[in-house]
Amino acid sequence: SPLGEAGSYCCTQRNHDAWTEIATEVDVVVVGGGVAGLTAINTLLNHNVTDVVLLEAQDRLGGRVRTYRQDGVVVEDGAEWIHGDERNALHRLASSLLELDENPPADDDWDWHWVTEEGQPGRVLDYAKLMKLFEETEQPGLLEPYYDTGYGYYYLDRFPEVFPPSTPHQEGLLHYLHQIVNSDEGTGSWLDMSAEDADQYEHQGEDFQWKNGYDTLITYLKETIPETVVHLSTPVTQVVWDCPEFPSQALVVTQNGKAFRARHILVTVPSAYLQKNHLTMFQPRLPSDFLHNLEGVRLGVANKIQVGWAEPWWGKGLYALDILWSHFNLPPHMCWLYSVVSAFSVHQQKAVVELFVTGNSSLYMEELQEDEVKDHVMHLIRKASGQAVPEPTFFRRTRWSRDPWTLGSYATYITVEGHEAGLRNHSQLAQPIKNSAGHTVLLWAGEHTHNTRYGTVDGAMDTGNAEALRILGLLKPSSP
Ligand SMILES: Cc1cc2nc3c(=O)[nH]c(=O)nc-3n(C[C@H](O)[C@H](O)[C@H](O)COP(=O)(O)OP(=O)(O)OC[C@H]3O[C@@H](n4cnc5c(N)ncnc54)[C@H](O)[C@@H]3O)c2cc1C
Repeated sequence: SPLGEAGSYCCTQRNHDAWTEIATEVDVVVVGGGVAGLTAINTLLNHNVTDVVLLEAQDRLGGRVRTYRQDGVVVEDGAEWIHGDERNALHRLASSLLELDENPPADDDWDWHWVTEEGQPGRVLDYAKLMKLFEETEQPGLLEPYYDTGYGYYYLDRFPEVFPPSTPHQEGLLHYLHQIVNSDEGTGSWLDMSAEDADQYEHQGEDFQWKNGYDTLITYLKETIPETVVHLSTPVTQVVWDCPEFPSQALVVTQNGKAFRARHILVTVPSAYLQKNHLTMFQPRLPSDFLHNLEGVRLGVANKIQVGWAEPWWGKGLYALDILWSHFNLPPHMCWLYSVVSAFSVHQQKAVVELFVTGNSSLYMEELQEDEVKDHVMHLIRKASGQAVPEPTFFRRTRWSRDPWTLGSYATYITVEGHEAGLRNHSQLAQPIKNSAGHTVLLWAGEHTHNTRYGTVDGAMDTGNAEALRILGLLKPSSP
């Protein structure tokens, strides 16, 4: 029985008693200082639950919100857009802080090119039809017949209806569509993601941006948290969540030798981190239902490459290059570039462009030396733009799958296999876990636990708030 296992763990591990003795007692431990964890702590503090700690593995807060600044260049390693208009709570927050860029660029602001990798112009009408097709799945009901399969099958069926075989560059157009779906979802293949999951995502309008970088949000969220609550560079290594010796608490041990006994532990670490580390992190082993659900999701790997110059070589305005691959004849070591289908100006940076790389290509790119990545990207930009583009003065690429505290980027999606095995929505991963004494010790929040806004900052914040409210309910003394 779980009690027996937990009991024997507690009694036989000699160092366990030592940890228990030194452990600081608190009401709540929040594991992970991304936006979910920060929001949870703020909700608890706002409701006067002050006996709380936030344990963050890294020496900074923010997790997948990470703004990089160098010599006047500001780029986002992680989250970049607020995905939604006034309907979106984060949009409203940024607006109320006077930190929202209220006027996203209009179509006319872009110096836009739709070209093959050789620099030949594509047909603008085809591009328009592609975008319409891409957005079609937002309409209710269209994906329903595909619920038991991969999201991409919808597009594979519809594509030949819109682009018959006689269409020039038919293969390249399909490839473009696949890649923009991949960069939207973080998938490596659009067949990997459950169509039902894709359909559950709630669109909330156009994208907006922060005026002065996404980390404005982190500064705002941490402003109200006392310094004593936050423990940076404090990875949690063990959570003993079912121990008969202290039935209404769990023990949390950190790599740097701290220990806490708390009534509730809210775990907000990324899904891929949980998948990799749950066996060593949780004692006893997490319930099999939970693990079954955890197996049904995957965290996508998308990376960014940012290239900058002292002055924009394209002239004035914002630059955008959309690439219609036509020949697929790159040498093998450069094949990862096929997943790149656009380069576009970075928000408020007059001479920096950004490219997205997804899936296996993204993993391959992470393994390359930075100079190789730069050479490959410059080869592509020069050929496709048809210009003698100078060597860049700024170059950066992310490597999210190698980040030990994240092991991926966005979004956590339900796989086709996960759907087949019964996982229908992300909130199944937010089900709190009770110990043998019936006490709710373990709770879950983070991007991966949101049903309709998984993979977003606002979704992650929402889950942090919701779980903090759940904890408040649990902490309330029951009426006599
Ligand atoms: C490249 C990229 C682009 C994105 N673009 C957008 C976008 O444009 N718009 C948008 O809305 N969203 C975007 N996202 C997604 C968004 O960033 C995430 O959904 C959101 O930030 C997740 O927040 P979280 O708190 O759930 O997780 P995280 O931010 O990952 O926070 C989890 C925290 O847990 C910590 N941790 C891990 N293990 C331990 C441990 N053992 N002990 C203690 N702490 C630990 C981590 O260090 C981390 O700080 C993007 C993400 C990436 C990577």
